[in-house]
Amino acid sequence: MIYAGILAGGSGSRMGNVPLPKQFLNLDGKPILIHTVEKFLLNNDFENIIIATPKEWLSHTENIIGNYDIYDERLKIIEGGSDRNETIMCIINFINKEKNITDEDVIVTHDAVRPFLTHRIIEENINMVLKYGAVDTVIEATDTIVASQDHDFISSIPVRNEMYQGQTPQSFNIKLLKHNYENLSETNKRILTDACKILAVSGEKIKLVHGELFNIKITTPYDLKVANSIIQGGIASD
Ligand SMILES: Nc1ccn([C@@H]2O[C@H](COP(=O)(O)OP(=O)(O)OP(=O)(O)O)[C@@H](O)[C@H]2O)c(=O)n1
Ligand SMILES: O=P(O)(O)OC[C@@H](O)[C@@H](O)[C@@H](O)CO
Repeated sequence: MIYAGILAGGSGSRMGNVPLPKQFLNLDGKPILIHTVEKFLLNNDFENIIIATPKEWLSHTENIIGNYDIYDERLKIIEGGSDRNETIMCIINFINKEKNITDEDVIVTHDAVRPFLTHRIIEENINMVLKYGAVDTVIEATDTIVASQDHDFISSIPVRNEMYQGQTPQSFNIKLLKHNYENLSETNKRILTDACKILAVSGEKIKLVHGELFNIKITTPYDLKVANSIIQGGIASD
């Protein structure tokens, strides 16, 4: 089976002083989360589309799904975890309880706050995860990436054409991801901000899928302005 996991369990602290976590903020007439969910609903390959939100926002999430008339019986709303990877594990545990995960089952995980993903990106994630077991969506780095371990002086400048910026979706064979996550040290569990890194640290192969420049993550108030401009300028595509 192919599942989708929409990660909406964060509090959006970098968005500053706003009345709602950023995934519920308005973007061109509807909450950011609704834009994202609509993209997933267009794909018929998903058995379930599971949205994980903070506990105190569960009923709000149910309400907006009702208000924007996008109810679909494949949609499930559950409580997320204390960090992003824990939220992914909450979704996986939910699937396991409902259906029992098999060796073939895969999940396409996506940030709720990346509303501009495309049908092509979802399809390529599905095709590639079924073939390779792990997928990251990336775009080529256009700026030179400068690494500094002490945050004061340059420690290295990697070759730019080997550098990419990670987006989502990130897609996984569910058992492979769960096994690797459970084997991480507690320190690694705390510091890994990225789900692909759960597999990268143990040397698993992760296939790259091309993202889009406009598949931005809405993190700060600036990003919300950019997101509005992307819509008004007709920059994104489906
Ligand atoms: N415990 C968490 C933390 C984050 N996320 C989700 O992961 C995505 C990307 O994370 P980020 O942009 O860092 O979101 P927040 O954690 O909400 O933002 P901040 O770090 O500014 O508080 C978001 O859709 C967010 O809701 C999640 O599902 N569960
Ligand atoms: O919480 P942060 O913004 O540090 O990172 C989360 C990201 O790793 C993750 O959300 C993906 O979007 C990949 O970029």
